[in-house]
Amino acid sequence: MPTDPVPTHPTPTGSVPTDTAPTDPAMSVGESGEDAVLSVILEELGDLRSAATDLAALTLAPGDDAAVLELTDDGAPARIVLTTDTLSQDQDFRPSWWAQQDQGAAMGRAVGLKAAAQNLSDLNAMAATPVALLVSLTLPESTALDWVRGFYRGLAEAVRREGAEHCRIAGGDLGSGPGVSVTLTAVGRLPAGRAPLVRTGARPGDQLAVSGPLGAAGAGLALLEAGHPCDSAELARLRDAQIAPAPQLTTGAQALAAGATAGMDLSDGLLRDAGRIARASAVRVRLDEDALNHQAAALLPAAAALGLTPAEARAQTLRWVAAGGEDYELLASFPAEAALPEGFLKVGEILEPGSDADGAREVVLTGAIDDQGWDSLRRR
Ligand SMILES: Nc1ncnc2c1ncn2[C@@H]1O[C@H](COP(=O)(O)OP(=O)(O)OP(=O)(O)O)[C@@H](O)[C@H]1O
Ligand SMILES: Cc1ncc(C[n+]2csc(CCOP(=O)(O)O)c2C)c(N)n1
Ligand SMILES: [Mg+2]
Repeated sequence: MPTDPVPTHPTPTGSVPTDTAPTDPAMSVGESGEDAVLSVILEELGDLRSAATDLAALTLAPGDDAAVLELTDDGAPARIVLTTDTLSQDQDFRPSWWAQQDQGAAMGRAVGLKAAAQNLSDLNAMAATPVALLVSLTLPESTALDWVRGFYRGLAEAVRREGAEHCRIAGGDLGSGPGVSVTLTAVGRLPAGRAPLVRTGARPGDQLAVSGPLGAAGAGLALLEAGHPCDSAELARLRDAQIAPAPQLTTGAQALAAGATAGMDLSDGLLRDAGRIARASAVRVRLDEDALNHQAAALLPAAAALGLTPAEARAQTLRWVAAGGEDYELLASFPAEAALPEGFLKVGEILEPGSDADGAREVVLTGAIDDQGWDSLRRR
């Protein structure tokens, strides 16, 4: 008999984007963007993403940071949490960000840390505990063995961090290709009795908060792309947030314990990802511009290093905070009266759908910002 007293989470379709798939068959993925491509995929999957079999049931289907798979058993059913993420050369990192002599072990370590961060962060966003990683490596034949050594040292470093100590490397696959591409699959587990943290539960009146300051990875990306040497501790911190992120991996469980109603990790930028919580929860989000500007001020040294004028710097630092992406902080909603977990920063509130002059906009931010966040597929 199942011993889990907590209902295992929303209906399988609960967090699937509501956009309808584009109907023009000639449209490319670059023209339609990530959300539309995902709609096509989910429509095509039909009940393959939800229907239970005798052996297993997806109690949380594609649409959230990870899926929850319940394995049917004579005893208590076990729930595992599954997610996968790819890093590709020139899309997610560039060899030229490292000096020639660092393109072996040092670059390998950073890519390992980032690949682990992406995936472990998605498990954290479900409040799941990482237990295993599978590692698929596509490598150009010229890749130095030292790169591979460095990569596995990066992975090892990541799984020794607080929150990931139970994670083992379960295997993988090797292949050859024109550029480095790394795909990790991460498996987590949910403790008996713990419901996952999902995107669907935000309610009007909730506070919206992040687990730490945003924008460092975006600022780091701008410094790297400008070829800046990052020759101060502050600039090196921003660069490292981009090339070798080290997300906190206990914030999902902390958020749940504090009463979080919804949560996800921030990979594509606050504006875009807040829109995903809004859509999944059928609410809207108001972001607090003062709170975001306060976070943006911490990034002014990067703007100065890039030679921006004070006005440009104000706009650019806000763009890094609101739309930079790759921060891997947790974005979560909490009841208005809840005390936020230590280190969390309030960034806004949840609104009724369509309840004010801003009409149907999912994410409301006073003061325009000309960047909506990251889309991996849309042509730039
Ligand atoms: N090729 C695919 N086939 C089926 N489902 C997919 C596919 N790509 C993404 N999904 C599902 O769509 C949802 C959103 O995917 P996405 O990669 O944007 O995850 P995310 O958590 O929003 O982003 P990140 O992994 O960067 O944190 C996830 O539930 C994912 O499993
Ligand atoms: C060379 C280079 N160009 C751009 C970026 C920025 N970038 C890449 S993926 C991503 C969002 C998360 O992606 P996903 O949803 O796939 O996890 C962002 C902001 C980078 N890191 N390197
Ligand atoms: Mg995610």
